[in-house]
Amino acid sequence: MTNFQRLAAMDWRPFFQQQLTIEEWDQIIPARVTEQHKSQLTVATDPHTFTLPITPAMPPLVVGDWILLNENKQFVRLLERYSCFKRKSAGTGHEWQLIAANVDTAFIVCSMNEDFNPSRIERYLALAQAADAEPVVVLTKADLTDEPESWRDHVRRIDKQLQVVTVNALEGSCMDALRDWLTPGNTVVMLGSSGVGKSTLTNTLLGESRQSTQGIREDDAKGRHTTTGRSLFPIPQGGLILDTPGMRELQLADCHDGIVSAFADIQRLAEACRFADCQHDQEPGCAVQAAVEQGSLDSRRLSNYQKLLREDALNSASLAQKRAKEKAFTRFVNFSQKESRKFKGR
Ligand SMILES: Nc1nc2c(ncn2[C@@H]2O[C@H](COP(=O)(O)OP(=O)(O)OP(=O)(O)O)[C@@H](O)[C@H]2O)c(=O)[nH]1
Ligand SMILES: [Zn+2]
Repeated sequence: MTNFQRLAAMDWRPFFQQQLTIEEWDQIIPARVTEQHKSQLTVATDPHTFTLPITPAMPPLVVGDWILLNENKQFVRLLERYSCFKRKSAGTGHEWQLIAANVDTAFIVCSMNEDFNPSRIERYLALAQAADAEPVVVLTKADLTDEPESWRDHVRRIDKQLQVVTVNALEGSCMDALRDWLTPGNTVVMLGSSGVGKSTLTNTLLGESRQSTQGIREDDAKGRHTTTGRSLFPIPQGGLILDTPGMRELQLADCHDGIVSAFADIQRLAEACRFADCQHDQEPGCAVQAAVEQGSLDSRRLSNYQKLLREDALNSASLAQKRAKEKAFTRFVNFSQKESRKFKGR
Protein backbone atom coordinates (compact mmCIF):
# COMPACT_ATOMS: atom_id res chain seq x y z
CA MET A 1 0.00 0.00 0.00
CA THR A 2 1.17 3.53 -0.79
CA ASN A 3 2.72 5.54 2.02
CA PHE A 4 0.86 8.81 1.51
CA GLN A 5 3.07 10.63 3.98
CA ARG A 6 6.14 9.92 1.88
CA LEU A 7 4.29 11.27 -1.16
CA ALA A 8 4.00 14.63 0.61
CA ALA A 9 7.59 15.32 -0.44
CA MET A 10 6.26 15.28 -4.02
CA ASP A 11 3.54 17.75 -2.98
CA TRP A 12 0.75 15.19 -2.51
CA ARG A 13 -1.95 16.98 -0.48
CA PRO A 14 -5.52 16.59 0.83
CA PHE A 15 -6.87 18.06 -2.43
CA PHE A 16 -5.72 14.88 -4.24
CA GLN A 17 -6.39 12.46 -1.40
CA GLN A 18 -10.04 13.59 -1.31
CA GLN A 19 -10.45 12.55 -4.95
CA LEU A 20 -9.79 8.86 -4.19
CA THR A 21 -12.64 6.36 -3.86
CA ILE A 22 -12.55 3.88 -0.95
CA GLU A 23 -11.46 1.07 -3.31
CA GLU A 24 -8.70 3.23 -4.74
CA TRP A 25 -7.26 3.89 -1.27
CA ASP A 26 -6.03 0.30 -1.03
CA GLN A 27 -5.31 -0.57 -4.61
CA ILE A 28 -3.99 2.31 -6.62
CA ILE A 29 -0.55 3.85 -6.93
CA PRO A 30 -0.53 7.66 -7.10
CA ALA A 31 2.26 8.98 -9.33
CA ARG A 32 3.46 12.46 -10.24
CA VAL A 33 4.57 13.24 -13.79
CA THR A 34 8.12 14.57 -13.48
CA GLU A 35 9.30 14.49 -17.11
CA GLN A 36 7.67 14.56 -20.48
CA HIS A 37 9.07 13.07 -23.67
CA LYS A 38 7.53 12.43 -27.05
CA SER A 39 6.30 8.90 -26.41
CA GLN A 40 6.80 8.43 -22.69
CA LEU A 41 6.56 10.10 -19.31
CA THR A 42 8.75 9.77 -16.26
CA VAL A 43 6.63 9.37 -13.16
CA ALA A 44 7.57 9.35 -9.49
CA THR A 45 5.75 7.14 -7.01
CA ASP A 46 6.48 5.91 -3.52
CA PRO A 47 9.30 4.73 -3.65
CA HIS A 48 10.31 4.38 -7.35
CA THR A 49 10.65 6.55 -10.42
CA PHE A 50 10.00 4.87 -13.76
CA THR A 51 8.97 5.54 -17.36
CA LEU A 52 5.41 5.15 -18.53
CA PRO A 53 4.62 4.82 -22.26
CA ILE A 54 2.05 7.35 -23.52
CA THR A 55 -1.01 5.54 -24.92
CA PRO A 56 -3.97 6.92 -26.92
CA ALA A 57 -6.26 6.14 -23.97
CA MET A 58 -4.54 8.77 -21.81
CA PRO A 59 -5.82 12.34 -21.69
CA PRO A 60 -3.23 15.05 -22.45
CA LEU A 61 -0.85 15.03 -19.49
CA VAL A 62 1.78 17.52 -18.40
CA VAL A 63 4.62 17.73 -15.91
CA GLY A 64 3.21 18.28 -12.42
CA ASP A 65 0.12 16.12 -13.00
CA TRP A 66 -0.94 13.50 -10.45
CA ILE A 67 -2.19 10.28 -12.00
CA LEU A 68 -3.38 6.93 -10.62
CA LEU A 69 -1.83 3.64 -11.74
CA ASN A 70 -3.01 0.08 -11.12
CA GLU A 71 -0.83 -2.63 -9.57
CA ASN A 72 0.58 -3.40 -13.05
CA LYS A 73 1.71 0.21 -13.30
CA GLN A 74 -0.88 0.96 -15.97
CA PHE A 75 -2.60 4.32 -16.25
CA VAL A 76 -6.02 4.44 -14.58
CA ARG A 77 -6.98 8.11 -14.39
CA LEU A 78 -5.81 11.70 -14.06
CA LEU A 79 -6.58 13.51 -10.82
CA GLU A 80 -8.18 16.94 -11.01
CA ARG A 81 -5.56 19.73 -11.12
CA TYR A 82 -5.63 22.64 -8.68
CA SER A 83 -3.81 24.82 -11.19
CA CYS A 84 -2.78 24.53 -14.82
CA PHE A 85 -0.58 26.67 -17.04
CA LYS A 86 -1.41 26.49 -20.73
CA ARG A 87 -0.99 28.57 -23.83
CA LYS A 88 -2.16 28.53 -27.40
CA SER A 89 0.27 26.45 -29.45
CA ALA A 90 2.87 28.44 -31.34
CA GLY A 91 2.32 29.19 -35.03
CA THR A 92 -1.07 28.84 -36.64
CA GLY A 93 -2.10 25.76 -34.63
CA HIS A 94 -5.54 26.05 -33.06
CA GLU A 95 -4.53 23.90 -30.15
CA TRP A 96 -3.72 24.15 -26.47
CA GLN A 97 -0.29 23.42 -25.20
CA LEU A 98 -0.12 22.47 -21.54
CA ILE A 99 2.90 23.96 -19.76
CA ALA A 100 2.65 22.77 -16.14
CA ALA A 101 0.08 21.52 -13.65
CA ASN A 102 -0.43 21.77 -9.89
CA VAL A 103 1.88 24.73 -9.42
CA ASP A 104 1.78 27.12 -6.44
CA THR A 105 4.35 29.75 -7.41
CA ALA A 106 5.54 31.13 -10.74
CA PHE A 107 9.06 32.54 -10.88
CA ILE A 108 8.93 35.02 -13.75
CA VAL A 109 12.62 35.08 -14.65
CA CYS A 110 14.15 38.08 -16.49
CA SER A 111 17.72 39.22 -16.79
CA MET A 112 18.86 42.71 -15.78
CA ASN A 113 20.13 43.71 -19.21
CA GLU A 114 18.76 44.81 -22.57
CA ASP A 115 16.50 41.70 -22.64
CA PHE A 116 14.40 43.17 -19.81
CA ASN A 117 10.91 43.79 -21.13
CA PRO A 118 8.03 45.01 -18.90
CA SER A 119 5.35 44.03 -21.43
CA ARG A 120 6.66 40.47 -21.43
CA ILE A 121 6.56 40.40 -17.62
CA GLU A 122 2.93 41.55 -17.77
CA ARG A 123 2.15 38.72 -20.20
CA TYR A 124 3.61 36.15 -17.79
CA LEU A 125 1.78 37.81 -14.89
CA ALA A 126 -1.54 37.38 -16.70
CA LEU A 127 -0.69 33.72 -17.31
CA ALA A 128 0.21 33.18 -13.63
CA GLN A 129 -2.98 34.91 -12.47
CA ALA A 130 -5.07 32.78 -14.86
CA ALA A 131 -3.46 29.66 -13.36
CA ASP A 132 -4.01 30.85 -9.77
CA ALA A 133 -0.29 30.75 -9.00
CA GLU A 134 1.55 33.34 -6.89
CA PRO A 135 3.87 35.37 -9.14
CA VAL A 136 7.41 36.34 -8.10
CA VAL A 137 9.64 38.31 -10.48
CA VAL A 138 13.19 36.95 -10.31
CA LEU A 139 15.76 39.29 -11.84
CA THR A 140 18.96 37.45 -12.79
CA LYS A 141 22.53 38.47 -13.67
CA ALA A 142 22.85 40.74 -10.62
CA ASP A 143 26.64 40.30 -10.93
CA LEU A 144 26.59 42.04 -14.32
CA THR A 145 24.90 45.25 -13.22
CA ASP A 146 25.92 48.06 -10.88
CA GLU A 147 22.34 49.13 -10.33
CA PRO A 148 20.10 46.22 -9.31
CA GLU A 149 17.90 48.68 -7.40
CA SER A 150 17.00 50.59 -10.56
CA TRP A 151 15.91 47.32 -12.24
CA ARG A 152 13.73 46.57 -9.22
CA ASP A 153 12.17 49.99 -9.68
CA HIS A 154 11.36 49.10 -13.30
CA VAL A 155 9.38 46.12 -12.00
CA ARG A 156 7.69 48.14 -9.24
CA ARG A 157 6.52 50.56 -11.90
CA ILE A 158 4.49 47.67 -13.37
CA ASP A 159 2.85 47.01 -10.00
CA LYS A 160 3.95 48.29 -6.58
CA GLN A 161 2.70 45.12 -4.89
CA LEU A 162 4.79 42.76 -7.03
CA GLN A 163 7.31 40.57 -5.24
CA VAL A 164 10.76 41.12 -6.79
CA VAL A 165 14.02 39.35 -6.03
CA THR A 166 17.44 39.99 -7.60
CA VAL A 167 19.90 37.09 -7.88
CA ASN A 168 23.15 35.94 -9.37
CA ALA A 169 21.90 32.59 -10.64
CA LEU A 170 25.46 31.24 -10.72
CA GLU A 171 25.91 31.61 -6.94
CA GLY A 172 24.52 29.50 -4.11
CA SER A 173 23.42 32.66 -2.27
CA CYS A 174 20.36 32.85 -4.55
CA MET A 175 18.94 30.05 -2.39
CA ASP A 176 18.62 32.50 0.53
CA ALA A 177 16.86 35.09 -1.61
CA LEU A 178 14.29 32.52 -2.78
CA ARG A 179 13.94 30.58 0.48
CA ASP A 180 10.38 31.79 1.14
CA TRP A 181 9.10 29.84 -1.86
CA LEU A 182 11.39 26.80 -1.67
CA THR A 183 9.52 25.11 1.12
CA PRO A 184 8.29 21.54 1.51
CA GLY A 185 5.10 20.94 -0.45
CA ASN A 186 5.47 24.02 -2.68
CA THR A 187 5.80 23.57 -6.45
CA VAL A 188 7.45 26.40 -8.36
CA VAL A 189 7.46 26.83 -12.15
CA MET A 190 10.17 28.87 -13.90
CA LEU A 191 8.84 31.01 -16.73
CA GLY A 192 10.84 33.33 -18.95
CA SER A 193 12.50 33.81 -22.31
CA SER A 194 15.42 31.81 -23.53
CA GLY A 195 18.78 32.77 -22.04
CA VAL A 196 17.52 34.55 -18.92
CA GLY A 197 19.01 31.89 -16.63
CA LYS A 198 16.18 29.49 -15.73
CA SER A 199 18.31 26.36 -16.10
CA THR A 200 21.28 28.00 -14.40
CA LEU A 201 19.06 28.89 -11.44
CA THR A 202 17.56 25.38 -11.40
CA ASN A 203 21.03 23.81 -11.29
CA THR A 204 22.19 26.16 -8.52
CA LEU A 205 19.09 25.43 -6.42
CA LEU A 206 19.54 21.69 -6.94
CA GLY A 207 23.22 21.91 -6.11
CA GLU A 208 24.07 19.89 -9.22
CA SER A 209 23.99 20.23 -12.98
CA ARG A 210 20.75 18.61 -14.11
CA GLN A 211 19.61 20.99 -16.85
CA SER A 212 22.00 21.96 -19.66
CA THR A 213 22.55 25.70 -19.88
CA GLN A 214 23.65 27.87 -22.77
CA GLY A 215 27.08 28.27 -21.22
CA ILE A 216 27.58 24.53 -21.09
CA ARG A 217 25.98 23.51 -24.37
CA GLU A 218 28.10 25.61 -26.67
CA ASP A 219 27.32 23.36 -29.64
CA ASP A 220 23.85 24.90 -29.69
CA ALA A 221 24.46 26.93 -32.86
CA LYS A 222 21.98 29.73 -32.23
CA GLY A 223 22.52 29.59 -28.49
CA ARG A 224 18.79 29.44 -27.99
CA HIS A 225 16.32 27.06 -26.39
CA THR A 226 18.87 25.03 -24.53
CA THR A 227 16.23 23.42 -22.33
CA THR A 228 14.45 20.92 -24.54
CA GLY A 229 12.04 19.30 -22.11
CA ARG A 230 10.08 20.07 -18.99
CA SER A 231 11.23 18.47 -15.78
CA LEU A 232 10.17 18.62 -12.16
CA PHE A 233 13.01 18.38 -9.63
CA PRO A 234 12.79 18.06 -5.85
CA ILE A 235 14.98 20.69 -4.14
CA PRO A 236 17.20 19.19 -1.40
CA GLN A 237 15.80 21.40 1.41
CA GLY A 238 12.17 21.08 0.32
CA GLY A 239 9.89 22.13 -2.49
CA LEU A 240 9.92 21.24 -6.17
CA ILE A 241 11.05 23.24 -9.15
CA LEU A 242 9.81 22.91 -12.71
CA ASP A 243 12.05 24.23 -15.48
CA THR A 244 10.46 25.06 -18.82
CA PRO A 245 12.12 25.82 -22.14
CA GLY A 246 12.17 29.53 -23.04
CA MET A 247 8.98 30.37 -24.84
CA ARG A 248 9.60 32.46 -27.91
CA GLU A 249 5.91 32.90 -28.51
CA LEU A 250 3.59 32.89 -25.54
CA GLN A 251 0.10 33.40 -26.90
CA LEU A 252 -2.60 33.87 -24.29
CA ALA A 253 -5.99 32.16 -24.65
CA ASP A 254 -8.86 31.77 -22.16
CA CYS A 255 -6.93 34.12 -19.88
CA HIS A 256 -9.40 37.03 -19.71
CA ASP A 257 -9.75 36.95 -15.93
CA GLY A 258 -5.98 36.55 -15.53
CA ILE A 259 -5.35 39.66 -17.65
CA VAL A 260 -7.94 41.63 -15.68
CA SER A 261 -6.28 40.60 -12.37
CA ALA A 262 -2.79 41.41 -13.67
CA PHE A 263 -4.03 44.91 -14.61
CA ALA A 264 -6.18 45.52 -11.54
CA ASP A 265 -5.06 49.19 -11.44
CA ILE A 266 -6.60 49.83 -14.88
CA GLN A 267 -9.71 47.94 -13.84
CA ARG A 268 -10.07 50.20 -10.77
CA LEU A 269 -9.60 53.35 -12.85
CA ALA A 270 -12.17 52.09 -15.39
CA GLU A 271 -14.87 52.13 -12.71
CA ALA A 272 -14.87 55.92 -13.03
CA CYS A 273 -15.21 55.95 -16.86
CA ARG A 274 -18.43 57.60 -18.06
CA PHE A 275 -19.46 54.57 -20.16
CA ALA A 276 -19.65 51.12 -18.61
CA ASP A 277 -18.31 49.54 -21.82
CA CYS A 278 -15.55 52.14 -22.30
CA GLN A 279 -12.65 50.79 -24.38
CA HIS A 280 -10.34 53.56 -23.08
CA ASP A 281 -9.54 54.75 -26.60
CA GLN A 282 -11.23 57.99 -27.62
CA GLU A 283 -14.37 57.97 -25.50
CA PRO A 284 -15.29 61.16 -23.62
CA GLY A 285 -15.10 60.93 -19.83
CA CYS A 286 -12.51 58.10 -19.91
CA ALA A 287 -10.81 57.94 -16.50
CA VAL A 288 -8.10 55.62 -17.83
CA GLN A 289 -7.02 58.03 -20.58
CA ALA A 290 -7.15 60.84 -18.01
CA ALA A 291 -4.69 58.88 -15.83
CA VAL A 292 -2.34 58.48 -18.83
CA GLU A 293 -2.51 62.23 -19.48
CA GLN A 294 -1.79 63.01 -15.83
CA GLY A 295 1.17 60.63 -15.93
CA SER A 296 -0.14 58.30 -13.22
CA LEU A 297 -0.59 55.44 -15.73
CA ASP A 298 2.05 54.42 -18.23
CA SER A 299 0.70 54.53 -21.81
CA ARG A 300 2.82 51.44 -22.59
CA ARG A 301 0.97 49.54 -19.87
CA LEU A 302 -2.43 50.58 -21.21
CA SER A 303 -1.48 49.57 -24.79
CA ASN A 304 -0.18 46.22 -23.58
CA TYR A 305 -3.39 45.60 -21.59
CA GLN A 306 -5.51 46.31 -24.67
CA LYS A 307 -3.23 44.20 -26.87
CA LEU A 308 -3.36 41.20 -24.51
CA LEU A 309 -7.16 41.43 -24.23
CA ARG A 310 -7.50 41.51 -28.05
CA GLU A 311 -5.08 38.62 -28.49
CA ASP A 312 -6.85 36.57 -25.81
CA ALA A 313 -10.28 37.20 -27.34
CA LEU A 314 -9.09 36.18 -30.81
CA ASN A 315 -7.30 33.03 -29.62
CA SER A 316 -10.14 32.01 -27.29
CA ALA A 317 -12.62 32.32 -30.17
CA SER A 318 -10.49 30.19 -32.51
CA LEU A 319 -9.99 27.51 -29.85
CA ALA A 320 -13.72 27.51 -29.05
CA GLN A 321 -14.48 27.08 -32.76
CA LYS A 322 -12.10 24.13 -32.97
CA ARG A 323 -13.69 22.53 -29.88
CA ALA A 324 -17.17 22.96 -31.40
CA LYS A 325 -16.01 21.35 -34.68
CA GLU A 326 -14.49 18.42 -32.81
CA LYS A 327 -17.69 17.95 -30.81
CA ALA A 328 -19.79 17.96 -33.99
CA PHE A 329 -17.43 15.42 -35.58
CA THR A 330 -17.62 13.11 -32.53
CA ARG A 331 -21.43 13.36 -32.62
CA PHE A 332 -21.38 12.48 -36.34
CA VAL A 333 -19.10 9.45 -35.75
CA ASN A 334 -21.26 8.23 -32.85
CA PHE A 335 -24.41 8.66 -34.94
CA SER A 336 -22.89 6.80 -37.93
CA GLN A 337 -21.78 3.92 -35.70
CA LYS A 338 -25.23 3.66 -34.15
CA GLU A 339 -26.91 3.66 -37.57
CA SER A 340 -24.51 1.04 -38.91
CA ARG A 341 -25.19 -1.19 -35.88
CA LYS A 342 -28.96 -0.77 -36.49
CA PHE A 343 -28.47 -1.73 -40.13
CA LYS A 344 -26.38 -4.80 -39.31
CA GLY A 345 -28.90 -5.89 -36.64
CA ARG A 346 -31.72 -5.93 -39.14
N1 LIG B 1 26.83 36.25 -15.00
C1 LIG B 1 25.68 35.59 -14.96
N2 LIG B 1 25.37 34.75 -15.96
C2 LIG B 1 24.20 34.09 -15.90
C3 LIG B 1 23.28 34.25 -14.83
N3 LIG B 1 22.18 33.48 -15.08
C4 LIG B 1 22.42 32.84 -16.24
N4 LIG B 1 23.63 33.20 -16.75
C5 LIG B 1 24.23 32.74 -18.03
O1 LIG B 1 23.30 33.03 -19.06
C6 LIG B 1 23.32 32.00 -20.05
C7 LIG B 1 21.91 31.46 -20.28
O2 LIG B 1 21.45 30.80 -19.11
P1 LIG B 1 20.45 29.54 -19.15
O3 LIG B 1 20.29 29.10 -17.75
O4 LIG B 1 20.85 28.53 -20.15
O5 LIG B 1 19.10 30.23 -19.68
P2 LIG B 1 17.63 29.59 -19.79
O6 LIG B 1 16.69 30.64 -19.34
O7 LIG B 1 17.55 28.29 -19.09
O8 LIG B 1 17.50 29.36 -21.36
P3 LIG B 1 16.60 28.25 -22.14
O9 LIG B 1 16.95 26.92 -21.60
O10 LIG B 1 17.03 28.43 -23.56
O11 LIG B 1 15.17 28.62 -21.92
C8 LIG B 1 24.32 30.97 -19.56
O12 LIG B 1 25.56 31.21 -20.20
C9 LIG B 1 24.44 31.24 -18.06
O13 LIG B 1 25.69 30.89 -17.53
C10 LIG B 1 23.64 35.17 -13.77
O14 LIG B 1 22.89 35.42 -12.80
N5 LIG B 1 24.84 35.81 -13.89
ZN1 LIG C 1 -12.31 54.45 -20.22
